[in-house]
Amino acid sequence: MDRESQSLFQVFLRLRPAASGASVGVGDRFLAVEDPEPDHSAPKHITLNPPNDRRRAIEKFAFTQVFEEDASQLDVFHCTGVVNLVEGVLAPRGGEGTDALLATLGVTGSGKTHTILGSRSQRGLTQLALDVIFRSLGQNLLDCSSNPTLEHTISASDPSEATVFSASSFLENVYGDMAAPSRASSRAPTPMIVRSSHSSFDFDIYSDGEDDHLNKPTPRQAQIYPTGHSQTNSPKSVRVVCREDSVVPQFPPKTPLWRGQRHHLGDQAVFSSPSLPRGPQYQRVQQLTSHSKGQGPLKKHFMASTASIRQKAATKPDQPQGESFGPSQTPSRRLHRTSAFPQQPDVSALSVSCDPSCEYAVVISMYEVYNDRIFDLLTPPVKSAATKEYRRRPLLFKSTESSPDRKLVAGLRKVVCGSLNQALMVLEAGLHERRVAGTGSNSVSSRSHGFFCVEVKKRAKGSRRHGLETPWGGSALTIVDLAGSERARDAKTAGATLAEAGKINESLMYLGQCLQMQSDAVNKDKPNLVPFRQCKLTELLFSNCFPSTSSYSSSHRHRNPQKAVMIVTADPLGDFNATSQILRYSALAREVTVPRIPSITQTILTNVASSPPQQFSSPVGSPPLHHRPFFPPGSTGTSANSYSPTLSSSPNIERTFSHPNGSSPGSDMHRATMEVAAMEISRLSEEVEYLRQAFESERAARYEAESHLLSMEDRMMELEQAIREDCVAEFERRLEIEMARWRANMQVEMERGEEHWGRKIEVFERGIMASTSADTEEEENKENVLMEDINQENERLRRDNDILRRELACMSPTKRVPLQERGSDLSLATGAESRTSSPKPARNNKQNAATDENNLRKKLERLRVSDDNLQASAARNSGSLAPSVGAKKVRKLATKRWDSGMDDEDLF
Ligand SMILES: Nc1ncnc2c1ncn2[C@@H]1O[C@H](COP(=O)(O)OP(=O)(O)OP(=O)(O)O)[C@@H](O)[C@H]1O
Repeated sequence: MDRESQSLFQVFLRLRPAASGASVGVGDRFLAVEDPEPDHSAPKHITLNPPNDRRRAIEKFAFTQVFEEDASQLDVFHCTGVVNLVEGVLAPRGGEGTDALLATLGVTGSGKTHTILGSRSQRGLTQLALDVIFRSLGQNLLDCSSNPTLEHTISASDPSEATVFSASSFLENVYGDMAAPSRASSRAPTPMIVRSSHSSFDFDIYSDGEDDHLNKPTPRQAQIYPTGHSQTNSPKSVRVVCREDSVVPQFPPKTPLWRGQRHHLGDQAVFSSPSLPRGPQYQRVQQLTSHSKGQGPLKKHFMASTASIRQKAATKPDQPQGESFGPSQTPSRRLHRTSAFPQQPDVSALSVSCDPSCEYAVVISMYEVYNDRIFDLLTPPVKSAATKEYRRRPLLFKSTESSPDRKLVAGLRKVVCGSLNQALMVLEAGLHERRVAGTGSNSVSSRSHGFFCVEVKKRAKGSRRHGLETPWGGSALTIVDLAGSERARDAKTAGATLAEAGKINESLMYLGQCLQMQSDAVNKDKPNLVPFRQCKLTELLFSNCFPSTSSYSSSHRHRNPQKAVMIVTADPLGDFNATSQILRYSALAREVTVPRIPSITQTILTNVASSPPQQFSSPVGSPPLHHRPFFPPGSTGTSANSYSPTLSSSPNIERTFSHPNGSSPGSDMHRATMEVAAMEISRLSEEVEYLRQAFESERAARYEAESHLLSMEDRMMELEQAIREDCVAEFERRLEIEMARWRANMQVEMERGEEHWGRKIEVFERGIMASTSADTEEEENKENVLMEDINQENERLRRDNDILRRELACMSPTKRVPLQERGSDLSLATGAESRTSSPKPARNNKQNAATDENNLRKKLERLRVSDDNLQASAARNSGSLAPSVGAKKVRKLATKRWDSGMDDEDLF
C-alpha cells in the first residue's frame, strides 16, 4: 500500500491568483511550483523561497497535487476526487457506504470559501457535489411531498437526536419568519459604498456578475494596488461589494420553487474518473472551463454575496473594524432566488452510480464551530428573557444511545431535501446564520469553521409494502469551510473579532498538530496516534477517520473509516510567515535545505571527473533536516544546474544526483568514495561555517536584544520616575487647589456665621429695645399723670394767688382781713366770704395786713416745699434708667416754679 493512501487526509494545494491588475513577479512571490515529474501530469511539489532573506532555509513541500493559479473550480472538483467521495457515500455496490470529508485550510483570504462555496458566477465544490448527488440518485430519491411519512421514518432512525423537517416546511418557516430580520446576528449588510479606512475618498467596486468587470481595476483601485498585491492582503481594508447585493430579488417567490418540483434527473451511471491526468482529457476540461479562468480575487462566491449583504461592523466606515453588529442592527433578511444561483461550471455530464435496489433520501444539516463550541445554523436563535439578545444553544458532540460507538453532533435540525434547489436554499439559509466579519485581510472573513453535512440515507426498496419500515442507514458527505488563520497585525482586528481570531488560530494549531502527526506516522511507519481530542474542530474532523474499535461495533453495523480530502489554499503573494506555517504542517512531505553560496566545494565537485549516480533517501515530515547543498535558483556555477534536487512523487522524498553529462561511473570505487567523502566533508564544513556565522549573528542579535532590554529597563525606570514626579506634582497641584477651595469655603462659612450671629444680636437688641421703650412709656405716663397733678395744683395755686392778689388789691388797709386767720385754703375761701359778709373794726387793720402777709409768705414757703417734694418723688418714680428725663422734668418744674415765684414776687 503506498504511503499516500495510508494518510488520513489527501492534501491538495491550491494557489490563489493575484489580484486583478497586479502583475505577477512585481510583488514578492515566495512560492514556486516545481515542474511535474515525468510520470505525473500534475505538479506535486512547491518550493518556498523566503523573501529578502537568503540565509533562511529553503523549504520544499510535497502534496497530493498542486493546483496553480489558473486552475478552475471544475479542475479542482475533478482532480480532488469529489466524485469518488460522492460515490463512496452513495455506495452503489451495497452496504452503508463510506463517510467523506472535504475541507479547506489556509491563511485568511487565500480562497477557502471561494473553493468550497464558489463565487457569484462560479459554483463551488459544495454546489457541484450536491448537483452530482441529486443527479446520480435520480428516481431513487424519495421526497417528502410524495412520501408523507418520510420525515417521520428518518427521524425515527436518526441516531443523533435530531429534529427532522421536510424542506418545504423548513423553508417556509425560514423565509416566512418575519422575526428573522431583527434577530439574524451573524451577517450584517455590506454597504454599497466601500471606503478605505485609510483614505479620504470613497472607493467603489461593483460587480455586475461578469468576471471581466471584476477583474478590471478601476483607476483608483490601480492607484491603491500598484504593486500587484491583492486587495485582501492590503492593509487598506477595502470592502468589496457587489451591485446585486442591493437588488436582491424579494424572497420567497410567489410560486415557491420547491413546491411539487423535482429536479431533472440525469442519466444514471455516467461516471467520470476524478483523477483526470493532465493529458488531453485535462486539456479538454480546461478548454471547457476556460471561461472561468479569469476569476479574480474580487469575486465573491454566491453565498458570500449573502454574507456581504449582511456584512458586519468593519464594512461600516464609522464602526470599529472587526466589531460585530448587534442583532437589532441587522436589516431585513434577503436570500437568493434559486434562479440567481450560478449555473457554472456545468456538471450535467457527471453522475455516479447509486444502488438500484435501494431508495434514498438526502438530509442536510449545517453547523459551525465558533469559539470551540458547536452551534446549529439551521435552528433560529432564541431570545433570552434575561438579556433580550438572540442566542443559539451550543450542541454536544457525543455518543448517543443509538450510536454508542460513534460520536455525533446531537440535537441538530435536519432538513430532508427532494431536489438540488431545495438543498441550495437550505445551504443559503444556513450560511445566512454563519458568522463572518470584515477584517483588514478579508472583507468577508469567516469567523467560524462551517460544516455542511449531506447525509445520504439509504434503505432497501419496497420495505414499506409489507407495512414494515426498514430503518434508514447511509453515509454522509461533510464539507468544511475552515476559518482562516490570521495575524492580528494584518487583520487589524480588535475586541471580539480579535478574541475570535485567537480561538481560530488555536484550533488551527491543534489541527496542524494532528496533520503533522499523521504525516509523521505515514512517513515513519509509526502507529497513527493523532491527538485529535484537543478541540472540537479536530474531534469533528478526525474522529471518523479510524475504524471503530468499540465493543459495540460487533453488535452494530461496521462503518468504514471516512475518506478525507483537505485542500490547502495559499496566496503566493500573501503573508510568507503565515503561509509557510500552514504549508509546514499540512504538507505530506517536507524537505529543508540550507542555502549556500557557491564556494570551493563546487570547485571540488566540478573537478570530480566522474561519480556514480547516488541516491539518498530521507524521511520527511520530521524536524528540519539539512540535506545536500541546494543551490538557490539564480546561483551561478555548474553545480547549481548539475544538482537540481527534486522531491519524488511519493511522500518519501528522495534526492537523486546525476551528472549533467551523464558520464559513466568511475572505475575506481575507492576514488569515488573518497570524492563523495570529500564532498560531504566540504558540505559539512560549509554548513559548520554557515552555522557558526548564524550562531555569531544570533549571539550578536542576543547581545543587541539584551542591551536593548537593559536600555529599555533604564528607560522604563526613567519613565516610572518621571511619571511618579508628574503624579506628585499633579497631586500637589490638586492639593493646593483643594486647600484654596477649602479656605474659600471656610471664609464663606465664617462670614455666614457672623452674619447669622449679627442678625441674632440685632433681633435680641430689638427685643430689648422694645421692652425698654415699653417701660419708658409707662414711666412717661406716670410722669404725665404727676405733671397733670402738679399742673392742676399749680392752676389751683394760681387761682388762689389771683384771688389773694385781688383781695389785696381791693382791700383797704382797714378792711383787710388778717391772713393768719386763714389757716387753710378752705378757711381762706370761707374767711374771704366771711370777710365780705362781716367787716372788722378799723383799729386792727394794720395788724391784720401784716398777718396776712406772713400767712401768704408761709403759704408760698409751703408751696415751695411741696414743689421740692414733687421733684423728689418724680426722681424716685423715674428710676435709674431715666435720670435725664427726671432731671429735665425737674428743670421744667423749677422754671415753672421760678415763673410762679416771679409772678409772686411781682405781686409784692
Ligand atoms: N481561485 C480564486 N480565483 C478567483 N478569486 C479568488 C480565488 N481564491 C480566492 N479568491 C478571491 O479572494 C478573496 C478572498 O477569498 P475567500 O473569501 O475565499 O478567502 P478565505 O480563505 O475563505 O478567507 P477567510 O478565511 O477570511 O474566510 C475573495 O474575493 C475571492 O473571490
